[in-house]
Amino acid sequence: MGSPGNAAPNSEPTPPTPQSAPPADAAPPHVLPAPATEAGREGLSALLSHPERTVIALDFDGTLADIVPDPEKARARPGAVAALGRLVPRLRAAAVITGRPATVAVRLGAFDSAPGLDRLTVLGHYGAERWEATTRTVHAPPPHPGIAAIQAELPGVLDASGVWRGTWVETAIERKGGRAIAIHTRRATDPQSAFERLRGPLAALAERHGLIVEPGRLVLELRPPGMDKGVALADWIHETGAATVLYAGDDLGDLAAFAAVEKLRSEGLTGTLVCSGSKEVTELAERADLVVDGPTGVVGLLGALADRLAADNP
Ligand SMILES: O=P(O)(O)OC[C@H]1O[C@H](O[C@H]2O[C@H](CO)[C@@H](O)[C@H](O)[C@H]2O)[C@H](O)[C@@H](O)[C@@H]1O
Repeated sequence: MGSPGNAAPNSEPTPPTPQSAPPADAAPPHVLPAPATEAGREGLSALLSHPERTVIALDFDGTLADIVPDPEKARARPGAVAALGRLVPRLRAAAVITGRPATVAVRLGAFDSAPGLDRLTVLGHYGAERWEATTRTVHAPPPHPGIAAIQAELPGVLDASGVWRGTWVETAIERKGGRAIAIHTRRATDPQSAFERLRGPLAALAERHGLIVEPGRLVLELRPPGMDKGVALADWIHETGAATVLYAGDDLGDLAAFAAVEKLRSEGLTGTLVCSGSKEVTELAERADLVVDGPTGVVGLLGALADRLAADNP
């Protein structure tokens, strides 16, 4: 390389090399956000230095998918699956852990047709169901007998509550493949008040039939006991033999997974807890190492991790 000292005499100044400007429609580069806690920084640093020992696990609704009024219309946020497809091949494994039936999450996320997701596991119904990308098959326990009884009694309970009446009641009920039943109040006239008014009657109904109520974002879900995202996540992490985990969630059902990571950290695992932030739920933000701006922020984080790992190991 030349220097001013050995430039040819009387030569014209070299014009600056033209910098190629990014195309006007290019996506801005992802910026890797910094966790607010020491544990989170350790977790992220371990992920970046040893991705082959790291697993990531993500919730679906509110984390990979925007919240929408009709649960059937939820889809993985644009860019989410592509970012996962770039990131997951560099990691030990990845999982989506969701309250949805596993096959529904696979369909809404289009996880089965996405390149790079060969090592994805989807744990549905809070971990009771399992779908593997390698086999594309689902393992599920038999339906709890209480679900059929609840299906029969539910219209009467909703009608008696005065919250939902007549044919509109059907827009509130999500039947979840006959293995759980979710009652949504997002489309009620006053969603929060409907949620509060239904809480007691639905808890009593669930208890009569040996089920539990899982509260979520304007949803009360009646489901079998004995499994939660914490149990599902801890079992899956042990199975993978991972030393580091990143977990991201947005709702109350994700608190069990947060607790599992906190316990595993006390036993020597490194981990980062990410909250997909919203105004509807604040409990996770208080315990997270990193709060991002909903599913948009989650996509940014996944993209930034993929970019960084690609830059470090082209
Ligand atoms: O564990 P997740 O993947 O977060 O699933 C939990 C529940 O999420 C779904 O409901 C939520 O998303 C809907 C679509 O955006 C929204 O309409 C609803 O208000 C939210 O609560 C899903 O429909 C439930 O079955 C899941 O249990």
